[in-house]
Amino acid sequence: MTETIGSRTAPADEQTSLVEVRDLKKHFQTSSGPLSRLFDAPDVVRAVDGVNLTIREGETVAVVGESGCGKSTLAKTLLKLHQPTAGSITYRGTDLTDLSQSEMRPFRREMQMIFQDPLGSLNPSKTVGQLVTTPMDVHNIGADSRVRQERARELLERVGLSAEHFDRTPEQLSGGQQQRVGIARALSVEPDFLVADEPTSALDVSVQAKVLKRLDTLTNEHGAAMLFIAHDLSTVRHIADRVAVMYLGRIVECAAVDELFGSPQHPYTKALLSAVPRIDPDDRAERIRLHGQVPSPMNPPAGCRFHTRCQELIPPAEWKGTQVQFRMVFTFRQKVLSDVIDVEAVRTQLKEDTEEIPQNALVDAVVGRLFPGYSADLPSDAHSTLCSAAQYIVDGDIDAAKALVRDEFRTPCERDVPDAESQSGCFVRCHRYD
Ligand SMILES: Nc1ncnc2c1ncn2[C@@H]1O[C@H](COP(=O)(O)OP(=O)(O)OP(=O)(O)O)[C@@H](O)[C@H]1O
Repeated sequence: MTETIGSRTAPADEQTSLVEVRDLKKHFQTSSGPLSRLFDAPDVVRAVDGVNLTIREGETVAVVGESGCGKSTLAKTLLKLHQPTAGSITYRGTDLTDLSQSEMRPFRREMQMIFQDPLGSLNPSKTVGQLVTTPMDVHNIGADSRVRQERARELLERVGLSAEHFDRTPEQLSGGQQQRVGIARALSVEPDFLVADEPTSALDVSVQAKVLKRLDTLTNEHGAAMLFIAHDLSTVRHIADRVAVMYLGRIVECAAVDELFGSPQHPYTKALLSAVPRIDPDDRAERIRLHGQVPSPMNPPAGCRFHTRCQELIPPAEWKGTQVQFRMVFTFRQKVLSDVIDVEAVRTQLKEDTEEIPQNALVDAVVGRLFPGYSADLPSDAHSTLCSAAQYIVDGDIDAAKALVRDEFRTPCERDVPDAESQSGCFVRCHRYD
Protein backbone atom coordinates (compact mmCIF):
# COMPACT_ATOMS: atom_id res chain seq x y z
CA MET A 1 0.00 0.00 0.00
CA THR A 2 1.42 3.39 -0.88
CA GLU A 3 1.05 6.39 1.34
CA THR A 4 -0.14 9.21 -0.85
CA ILE A 5 -1.14 12.62 0.34
CA GLY A 6 -3.14 15.30 -1.35
CA SER A 7 -2.78 18.26 0.94
CA ARG A 8 -4.91 21.34 0.74
CA THR A 9 -4.20 24.75 2.16
CA ALA A 10 -4.88 25.06 5.87
CA PRO A 11 -7.48 27.58 7.06
CA ALA A 12 -5.77 30.80 8.10
CA ASP A 13 -6.86 30.66 11.72
CA GLU A 14 -5.40 27.50 13.18
CA GLN A 15 -7.13 26.72 16.47
CA THR A 16 -6.57 24.12 19.16
CA SER A 17 -7.97 20.73 18.29
CA LEU A 18 -10.92 19.57 20.38
CA VAL A 19 -11.73 16.20 18.84
CA GLU A 20 -9.20 14.00 17.03
CA VAL A 21 -10.40 10.94 15.16
CA ARG A 22 -7.68 8.60 13.88
CA ASP A 23 -8.26 5.69 11.50
CA LEU A 24 -11.68 5.16 13.06
CA LYS A 25 -13.59 2.04 12.03
CA LYS A 26 -17.04 0.81 12.87
CA HIS A 27 -17.98 -2.51 11.33
CA PHE A 28 -21.31 -4.26 11.91
CA GLN A 29 -21.75 -8.00 11.70
CA THR A 30 -24.94 -8.96 9.95
CA SER A 31 -26.49 -12.24 8.95
CA SER A 32 -28.59 -10.81 6.13
CA GLY A 33 -25.93 -10.61 3.38
CA PRO A 34 -25.34 -13.09 0.53
CA LEU A 35 -22.14 -14.56 2.02
CA SER A 36 -23.77 -15.31 5.34
CA ARG A 37 -26.66 -17.06 3.60
CA LEU A 38 -24.16 -19.12 1.61
CA PHE A 39 -21.61 -19.95 4.31
CA ASP A 40 -23.60 -19.39 7.48
CA ALA A 41 -21.02 -16.84 8.66
CA PRO A 42 -21.81 -13.21 9.41
CA ASP A 43 -21.13 -10.56 6.75
CA VAL A 44 -19.31 -7.44 7.78
CA VAL A 45 -20.73 -4.03 6.93
CA ARG A 46 -17.81 -1.60 6.85
CA ALA A 47 -19.95 1.42 7.69
CA VAL A 48 -17.00 3.56 8.85
CA ASP A 49 -13.70 2.29 7.56
CA GLY A 50 -10.68 4.43 8.33
CA VAL A 51 -11.81 7.98 9.07
CA ASN A 52 -9.34 10.69 10.07
CA LEU A 53 -10.87 13.95 11.21
CA THR A 54 -9.89 16.85 13.44
CA ILE A 55 -12.44 19.25 14.88
CA ARG A 56 -11.08 22.41 16.46
CA GLU A 57 -12.50 24.48 19.33
CA GLY A 58 -15.51 26.48 18.18
CA GLU A 59 -15.36 25.13 14.62
CA THR A 60 -18.24 23.70 12.59
CA VAL A 61 -17.24 20.78 10.42
CA ALA A 62 -19.86 19.38 8.05
CA VAL A 63 -19.81 15.77 6.90
CA VAL A 64 -21.68 15.25 3.62
CA GLY A 65 -22.26 12.24 1.41
CA GLU A 66 -24.90 10.03 -0.15
CA SER A 67 -27.28 7.96 1.93
CA GLY A 68 -25.56 4.93 3.46
CA CYS A 69 -22.00 6.28 3.24
CA GLY A 70 -21.64 6.05 7.03
CA LYS A 71 -22.33 9.60 8.29
CA SER A 72 -24.67 8.65 11.14
CA THR A 73 -22.46 5.74 12.16
CA LEU A 74 -19.49 8.09 12.26
CA ALA A 75 -21.46 10.56 14.42
CA LYS A 76 -22.61 7.89 16.86
CA THR A 77 -19.20 6.18 17.04
CA LEU A 78 -17.53 9.49 17.68
CA LEU A 79 -19.80 10.02 20.69
CA LYS A 80 -19.26 6.41 21.80
CA LEU A 81 -22.91 5.55 21.24
CA HIS A 82 -21.34 2.76 19.16
CA GLN A 83 -18.14 1.10 20.37
CA PRO A 84 -15.45 1.61 17.66
CA THR A 85 -14.12 -1.51 15.92
CA ALA A 86 -10.68 0.09 15.55
CA GLY A 87 -8.93 3.44 15.63
CA SER A 88 -9.10 6.16 18.25
CA ILE A 89 -11.17 9.14 19.40
CA THR A 90 -9.48 11.79 21.51
CA TYR A 91 -11.38 14.59 23.21
CA ARG A 92 -9.35 17.45 24.70
CA GLY A 93 -6.36 15.12 24.83
CA THR A 94 -8.21 12.27 26.58
CA ASP A 95 -8.43 9.01 24.65
CA LEU A 96 -12.12 8.01 24.81
CA THR A 97 -11.81 4.91 22.67
CA ASP A 98 -11.84 2.28 25.38
CA LEU A 99 -13.70 4.15 28.12
CA SER A 100 -16.70 2.34 29.57
CA GLN A 101 -20.14 3.97 29.57
CA SER A 102 -19.67 5.02 33.19
CA GLU A 103 -16.22 6.43 32.45
CA MET A 104 -17.82 8.36 29.58
CA ARG A 105 -20.33 10.06 31.91
CA PRO A 106 -18.23 13.16 32.66
CA PHE A 107 -17.87 13.73 28.91
CA ARG A 108 -21.56 13.28 28.11
CA ARG A 109 -22.42 16.80 29.26
CA GLU A 110 -19.74 18.33 27.07
CA MET A 111 -20.63 16.26 24.00
CA GLN A 112 -24.27 16.56 22.97
CA MET A 113 -26.24 15.23 20.04
CA ILE A 114 -29.15 16.65 18.07
CA PHE A 115 -30.99 13.90 16.24
CA GLN A 116 -32.55 13.69 12.78
CA ASP A 117 -35.97 12.71 14.07
CA PRO A 118 -36.90 15.27 16.74
CA LEU A 119 -40.04 13.50 17.96
CA GLY A 120 -38.33 10.12 18.29
CA SER A 121 -35.61 11.66 20.43
CA LEU A 122 -37.93 13.51 22.85
CA ASN A 123 -39.67 11.68 25.69
CA PRO A 124 -43.40 12.07 24.84
CA SER A 125 -44.51 11.94 28.47
CA LYS A 126 -42.52 15.06 29.46
CA THR A 127 -43.40 18.68 28.92
CA VAL A 128 -41.12 20.94 26.90
CA GLY A 129 -40.00 22.62 30.12
CA GLN A 130 -39.10 19.28 31.71
CA LEU A 131 -37.29 18.16 28.57
CA VAL A 132 -35.00 21.17 28.72
CA THR A 133 -34.49 21.21 32.50
CA THR A 134 -33.85 17.45 32.98
CA PRO A 135 -30.33 17.42 31.45
CA MET A 136 -29.45 20.37 33.71
CA ASP A 137 -30.77 18.41 36.73
CA VAL A 138 -28.74 15.35 35.71
CA HIS A 139 -25.53 17.31 35.25
CA ASN A 140 -26.08 19.66 38.18
CA ILE A 141 -26.17 22.84 36.19
CA GLY A 142 -27.61 25.94 37.91
CA ALA A 143 -27.97 26.49 41.68
CA ASP A 144 -31.54 25.14 42.05
CA SER A 145 -34.60 24.14 40.06
CA ARG A 146 -35.86 27.75 39.87
CA VAL A 147 -32.61 28.83 38.19
CA ARG A 148 -32.84 25.86 35.81
CA GLN A 149 -36.41 26.68 34.87
CA GLU A 150 -35.44 30.27 34.27
CA ARG A 151 -32.58 29.16 32.05
CA ALA A 152 -34.85 26.72 30.17
CA ARG A 153 -37.35 29.53 29.47
CA GLU A 154 -34.58 31.78 28.26
CA LEU A 155 -33.18 29.09 25.96
CA LEU A 156 -36.61 28.22 24.58
CA GLU A 157 -37.14 31.88 23.75
CA ARG A 158 -33.76 32.05 22.09
CA VAL A 159 -34.58 29.08 19.84
CA GLY A 160 -37.78 30.88 18.85
CA LEU A 161 -40.38 29.31 21.17
CA SER A 162 -42.45 31.24 23.68
CA ALA A 163 -43.69 30.71 27.26
CA GLU A 164 -46.91 29.16 25.98
CA HIS A 165 -44.92 26.13 24.69
CA PHE A 166 -43.33 25.46 28.06
CA ASP A 167 -46.09 23.19 29.37
CA ARG A 168 -46.90 21.39 26.14
CA THR A 169 -45.76 17.86 25.28
CA PRO A 170 -43.65 17.26 22.14
CA GLU A 171 -46.63 15.80 20.26
CA GLN A 172 -48.45 19.11 20.60
CA LEU A 173 -45.72 20.87 18.65
CA SER A 174 -44.89 21.07 14.94
CA GLY A 175 -41.76 19.33 13.61
CA GLY A 176 -39.85 22.62 13.50
CA GLN A 177 -40.83 23.41 17.08
CA GLN A 178 -39.81 19.92 18.22
CA GLN A 179 -36.38 20.36 16.68
CA ARG A 180 -36.04 23.75 18.41
CA VAL A 181 -36.71 21.94 21.70
CA GLY A 182 -34.00 19.43 20.75
CA ILE A 183 -31.56 22.30 20.16
CA ALA A 184 -32.49 24.05 23.44
CA ARG A 185 -32.13 20.78 25.32
CA ALA A 186 -28.69 20.07 23.84
CA LEU A 187 -27.48 23.60 24.57
CA SER A 188 -28.94 23.67 28.11
CA VAL A 189 -25.89 21.83 29.49
CA GLU A 190 -23.44 24.22 27.79
CA PRO A 191 -21.70 21.63 25.63
CA ASP A 192 -18.34 22.29 23.99
CA PHE A 193 -19.10 19.86 21.20
CA LEU A 194 -22.39 19.28 19.40
CA VAL A 195 -23.14 16.58 16.87
CA ALA A 196 -26.14 17.46 14.72
CA ASP A 197 -27.25 14.53 12.55
CA GLU A 198 -29.29 15.98 9.67
CA PRO A 199 -31.18 18.15 12.17
CA THR A 200 -33.49 19.68 9.58
CA SER A 201 -34.04 16.84 7.12
CA ALA A 202 -37.34 15.80 8.75
CA LEU A 203 -38.69 19.37 8.67
CA ASP A 204 -40.73 21.27 6.09
CA VAL A 205 -38.50 23.10 3.62
CA SER A 206 -40.11 26.37 4.75
CA VAL A 207 -38.76 26.04 8.31
CA GLN A 208 -35.44 24.32 7.57
CA ALA A 209 -33.51 27.53 6.93
CA LYS A 210 -34.88 29.24 10.07
CA VAL A 211 -34.00 26.30 12.34
CA LEU A 212 -30.53 26.05 10.79
CA LYS A 213 -29.89 29.75 11.25
CA ARG A 214 -30.95 29.51 14.87
CA LEU A 215 -28.69 26.50 15.45
CA ASP A 216 -25.77 28.28 13.80
CA THR A 217 -26.24 31.50 15.80
CA LEU A 218 -26.64 29.75 19.13
CA THR A 219 -23.71 27.40 18.58
CA ASN A 220 -21.52 30.40 17.76
CA GLU A 221 -22.77 32.33 20.78
CA HIS A 222 -21.98 29.38 23.01
CA GLY A 223 -18.58 28.96 21.35
CA ALA A 224 -19.33 25.24 20.84
CA ALA A 225 -17.74 23.20 18.09
CA MET A 226 -20.13 21.24 15.89
CA LEU A 227 -20.06 18.21 13.65
CA PHE A 228 -22.91 18.80 11.25
CA ILE A 229 -24.15 15.87 9.18
CA ALA A 230 -25.98 16.54 5.91
CA HIS A 231 -26.98 14.72 2.75
CA ASP A 232 -26.28 17.54 0.37
CA LEU A 233 -23.70 20.26 0.07
CA SER A 234 -26.15 23.14 -0.37
CA THR A 235 -27.30 22.82 3.26
CA VAL A 236 -23.83 23.28 4.69
CA ARG A 237 -22.52 26.24 2.71
CA HIS A 238 -23.61 28.87 5.23
CA ILE A 239 -23.08 26.91 8.41
CA ALA A 240 -19.75 25.06 8.05
CA ASP A 241 -16.18 26.27 8.42
CA ARG A 242 -14.83 23.08 6.93
CA VAL A 243 -16.48 20.33 4.92
CA ALA A 244 -15.57 16.63 4.90
CA VAL A 245 -16.94 14.66 1.96
CA MET A 246 -17.61 11.02 2.80
CA TYR A 247 -17.89 8.07 0.42
CA LEU A 248 -18.33 4.41 1.39
CA GLY A 249 -17.05 4.75 4.94
CA ARG A 250 -14.14 7.10 4.24
CA ILE A 251 -13.55 10.82 3.95
CA VAL A 252 -12.33 11.53 0.43
CA GLU A 253 -11.82 15.28 0.70
CA CYS A 254 -11.76 17.79 3.51
CA ALA A 255 -11.38 21.51 2.91
CA ALA A 256 -12.35 24.95 4.16
CA VAL A 257 -15.90 25.63 2.97
CA ASP A 258 -15.04 28.37 0.44
CA GLU A 259 -12.17 26.38 -0.95
CA LEU A 260 -14.32 23.29 -1.34
CA PHE A 261 -17.10 25.17 -3.12
CA GLY A 262 -14.70 27.35 -5.16
CA SER A 263 -12.19 24.71 -6.14
CA PRO A 264 -13.32 21.14 -5.45
CA GLN A 265 -10.52 18.64 -6.08
CA HIS A 266 -11.86 15.14 -5.59
CA PRO A 267 -13.93 13.84 -8.53
CA TYR A 268 -16.68 12.80 -6.10
CA THR A 269 -16.84 16.29 -4.58
CA LYS A 270 -17.04 17.74 -8.09
CA ALA A 271 -19.95 15.43 -8.89
CA LEU A 272 -21.80 16.33 -5.66
CA LEU A 273 -21.25 20.04 -6.31
CA SER A 274 -22.47 19.80 -9.88
CA ALA A 275 -25.81 18.63 -8.46
CA VAL A 276 -26.24 21.71 -6.24
CA PRO A 277 -28.86 24.03 -7.74
CA ARG A 278 -27.43 27.49 -8.61
CA ILE A 279 -29.37 30.67 -9.07
CA ASP A 280 -26.75 32.48 -11.18
CA PRO A 281 -26.92 31.06 -14.76
CA ASP A 282 -23.22 31.91 -15.32
CA ASP A 283 -22.35 29.84 -12.30
CA ARG A 284 -24.12 26.70 -13.48
CA ALA A 285 -21.79 23.78 -14.09
CA GLU A 286 -22.83 20.82 -16.18
CA ARG A 287 -24.23 18.02 -14.01
CA ILE A 288 -21.72 15.20 -13.63
CA ARG A 289 -23.47 11.85 -13.86
CA LEU A 290 -21.70 9.16 -11.92
CA HIS A 291 -21.30 5.68 -13.36
CA GLY A 292 -23.20 2.75 -11.86
CA GLN A 293 -24.49 2.25 -8.36
CA VAL A 294 -22.86 2.83 -4.97
CA PRO A 295 -21.10 -0.47 -4.16
CA SER A 296 -22.06 -2.37 -1.01
CA PRO A 297 -20.15 -1.49 2.18
CA MET A 298 -19.98 -5.27 2.71
CA ASN A 299 -17.74 -5.61 -0.31
CA PRO A 300 -16.19 -2.23 -1.14
CA PRO A 301 -13.98 -1.90 -4.23
CA ALA A 302 -10.22 -2.33 -3.84
CA GLY A 303 -7.91 0.67 -3.97
CA CYS A 304 -9.78 3.94 -4.24
CA ARG A 305 -13.35 3.05 -3.31
CA PHE A 306 -14.75 5.61 -5.71
CA HIS A 307 -12.94 4.27 -8.79
CA THR A 308 -15.86 2.17 -10.05
CA ARG A 309 -17.96 5.35 -10.49
CA CYS A 310 -15.25 7.94 -11.08
CA GLN A 311 -15.44 10.17 -14.15
CA GLU A 312 -11.71 10.90 -13.86
CA LEU A 313 -10.59 7.27 -13.62
CA ILE A 314 -6.88 6.97 -14.46
CA PRO A 315 -6.00 4.79 -17.48
CA PRO A 316 -3.01 2.45 -17.25
CA ALA A 317 0.31 3.74 -18.68
CA GLU A 318 0.01 1.51 -21.75
CA TRP A 319 -3.50 2.72 -22.71
CA LYS A 320 -3.46 4.16 -26.24
CA GLY A 321 -6.84 5.86 -26.30
CA THR A 322 -8.27 8.86 -24.46
CA GLN A 323 -9.24 9.00 -20.78
CA VAL A 324 -12.91 9.17 -21.77
CA GLN A 325 -12.52 6.02 -23.87
CA PHE A 326 -10.84 4.24 -20.98
CA ARG A 327 -13.73 5.24 -18.71
CA MET A 328 -16.08 3.68 -21.28
CA VAL A 329 -14.21 0.38 -21.54
CA PHE A 330 -14.08 0.30 -17.73
CA THR A 331 -17.87 0.67 -17.65
CA PHE A 332 -17.99 -2.27 -20.09
CA ARG A 333 -15.77 -4.22 -17.68
CA GLN A 334 -17.97 -3.39 -14.69
CA LYS A 335 -21.07 -4.52 -16.54
CA VAL A 336 -19.45 -7.84 -17.53
CA LEU A 337 -18.25 -8.39 -13.95
CA SER A 338 -21.71 -7.75 -12.56
CA ASP A 339 -23.53 -10.09 -14.97
CA VAL A 340 -25.90 -7.46 -16.33
CA ILE A 341 -26.22 -8.93 -19.81
CA ASP A 342 -29.00 -11.35 -20.74
CA VAL A 343 -27.86 -12.92 -24.03
CA GLU A 344 -31.22 -14.58 -24.59
CA ALA A 345 -32.97 -11.21 -24.42
CA VAL A 346 -30.52 -9.83 -27.00
CA ARG A 347 -31.12 -12.89 -29.19
CA THR A 348 -34.89 -12.52 -28.95
CA GLN A 349 -34.73 -8.88 -29.90
CA LEU A 350 -32.52 -9.62 -32.91
CA LYS A 351 -34.93 -12.35 -34.00
CA GLU A 352 -37.66 -9.75 -34.34
CA ASP A 353 -35.64 -8.29 -37.23
CA THR A 354 -34.29 -11.42 -38.84
CA GLU A 355 -34.98 -15.14 -38.66
CA GLU A 356 -31.32 -16.26 -39.03
CA ILE A 357 -28.97 -14.32 -36.76
CA PRO A 358 -25.38 -14.25 -37.97
CA GLN A 359 -22.98 -15.07 -35.10
CA ASN A 360 -21.09 -11.77 -35.36
CA ALA A 361 -24.38 -9.81 -35.26
CA LEU A 362 -25.05 -11.29 -31.82
CA VAL A 363 -21.52 -10.45 -30.63
CA ASP A 364 -21.89 -6.89 -31.97
CA ALA A 365 -25.26 -6.54 -30.22
CA VAL A 366 -23.75 -7.69 -26.90
CA VAL A 367 -20.92 -5.17 -27.28
CA GLY A 368 -23.53 -2.51 -28.10
CA ARG A 369 -25.48 -3.32 -24.94
CA LEU A 370 -22.43 -3.20 -22.69
CA PHE A 371 -20.34 -0.41 -24.18
CA PRO A 372 -21.72 3.10 -23.66
CA GLY A 373 -20.59 4.58 -27.00
CA TYR A 374 -19.29 3.84 -30.47
CA SER A 375 -16.78 1.05 -29.91
CA ALA A 376 -15.20 1.12 -33.38
CA ASP A 377 -13.41 4.39 -32.43
CA LEU A 378 -11.46 2.59 -29.72
CA PRO A 379 -7.80 1.61 -30.13
CA SER A 380 -7.91 -1.62 -32.14
CA ASP A 381 -6.59 -3.90 -29.37
CA ALA A 382 -9.22 -2.60 -26.94
CA HIS A 383 -11.92 -3.09 -29.55
CA SER A 384 -10.85 -6.67 -30.12
CA THR A 385 -10.86 -7.33 -26.36
CA LEU A 386 -14.46 -6.12 -26.23
CA CYS A 387 -15.39 -8.43 -29.12
CA SER A 388 -13.56 -11.42 -27.55
CA ALA A 389 -15.31 -10.85 -24.21
CA ALA A 390 -18.68 -10.61 -25.98
CA GLN A 391 -17.87 -13.81 -27.89
CA TYR A 392 -17.20 -15.62 -24.58
CA ILE A 393 -20.52 -14.33 -23.24
CA VAL A 394 -22.39 -15.52 -26.34
CA ASP A 395 -20.66 -18.92 -25.98
CA GLY A 396 -21.82 -19.10 -22.36
CA ASP A 397 -18.32 -18.85 -20.87
CA ILE A 398 -18.92 -15.85 -18.60
CA ASP A 399 -15.93 -16.67 -16.38
CA ALA A 400 -13.57 -16.36 -19.34
CA ALA A 401 -15.19 -13.03 -20.28
CA LYS A 402 -14.73 -11.75 -16.73
CA ALA A 403 -11.10 -12.87 -16.54
CA LEU A 404 -10.35 -11.22 -19.87
CA VAL A 405 -11.81 -7.80 -19.06
CA ARG A 406 -10.41 -7.86 -15.53
CA ASP A 407 -6.90 -8.42 -16.91
CA GLU A 408 -7.07 -6.15 -19.92
CA PHE A 409 -8.77 -3.08 -18.45
CA ARG A 410 -6.97 -2.44 -15.17
CA THR A 411 -6.68 1.00 -13.62
CA PRO A 412 -4.00 2.18 -11.18
CA CYS A 413 -6.90 3.49 -9.06
CA GLU A 414 -7.83 -0.04 -7.97
CA ARG A 415 -4.27 -0.95 -6.98
CA ASP A 416 -3.58 1.21 -3.92
CA VAL A 417 -5.65 3.00 -1.32
CA PRO A 418 -5.05 6.74 -1.67
CA ASP A 419 -4.15 7.76 1.83
CA ALA A 420 -4.38 11.16 3.40
CA GLU A 421 -3.07 12.72 6.53
CA SER A 422 -2.34 16.35 7.08
CA GLN A 423 -1.66 18.63 9.97
CA SER A 424 -4.04 21.23 8.57
CA GLY A 425 -7.05 18.90 8.56
CA CYS A 426 -7.50 19.53 4.83
CA PHE A 427 -6.75 16.83 2.26
CA VAL A 428 -7.78 15.07 -0.92
CA ARG A 429 -7.75 11.30 -1.06
CA CYS A 430 -7.31 10.65 -4.78
CA HIS A 431 -4.52 9.17 -6.89
CA ARG A 432 -4.65 12.20 -9.15
CA TYR A 433 -3.08 14.12 -6.23
CA ASP A 434 -0.39 11.55 -5.40
N1 LIG B 1 -26.75 -1.33 13.39
C1 LIG B 1 -26.40 -1.62 12.14
N2 LIG B 1 -26.24 -2.91 11.75
C2 LIG B 1 -25.87 -3.23 10.49
N3 LIG B 1 -25.63 -2.32 9.52
C3 LIG B 1 -25.79 -1.03 9.87
C4 LIG B 1 -26.17 -0.60 11.18
N4 LIG B 1 -26.23 0.75 11.19
C5 LIG B 1 -25.91 1.16 9.95
N5 LIG B 1 -25.64 0.10 9.15
C6 LIG B 1 -25.23 0.12 7.74
O1 LIG B 1 -24.06 0.91 7.67
C7 LIG B 1 -24.05 1.68 6.48
C8 LIG B 1 -23.92 3.15 6.84
O2 LIG B 1 -25.14 3.57 7.47
P1 LIG B 1 -25.36 5.03 8.04
O3 LIG B 1 -26.73 5.12 8.61
O4 LIG B 1 -24.22 5.37 8.92
O5 LIG B 1 -25.25 5.91 6.71
P2 LIG B 1 -25.70 7.43 6.47
O6 LIG B 1 -24.67 8.00 5.55
O7 LIG B 1 -25.90 8.11 7.76
O8 LIG B 1 -27.08 7.25 5.73
P3 LIG B 1 -28.38 8.22 5.76
O9 LIG B 1 -27.93 9.51 5.13
O10 LIG B 1 -29.37 7.48 4.92
O11 LIG B 1 -28.78 8.37 7.19
C9 LIG B 1 -25.34 1.33 5.74
O12 LIG B 1 -25.04 0.33 4.79
C10 LIG B 1 -26.23 0.82 6.84
O13 LIG B 1 -27.16 -0.11 6.32
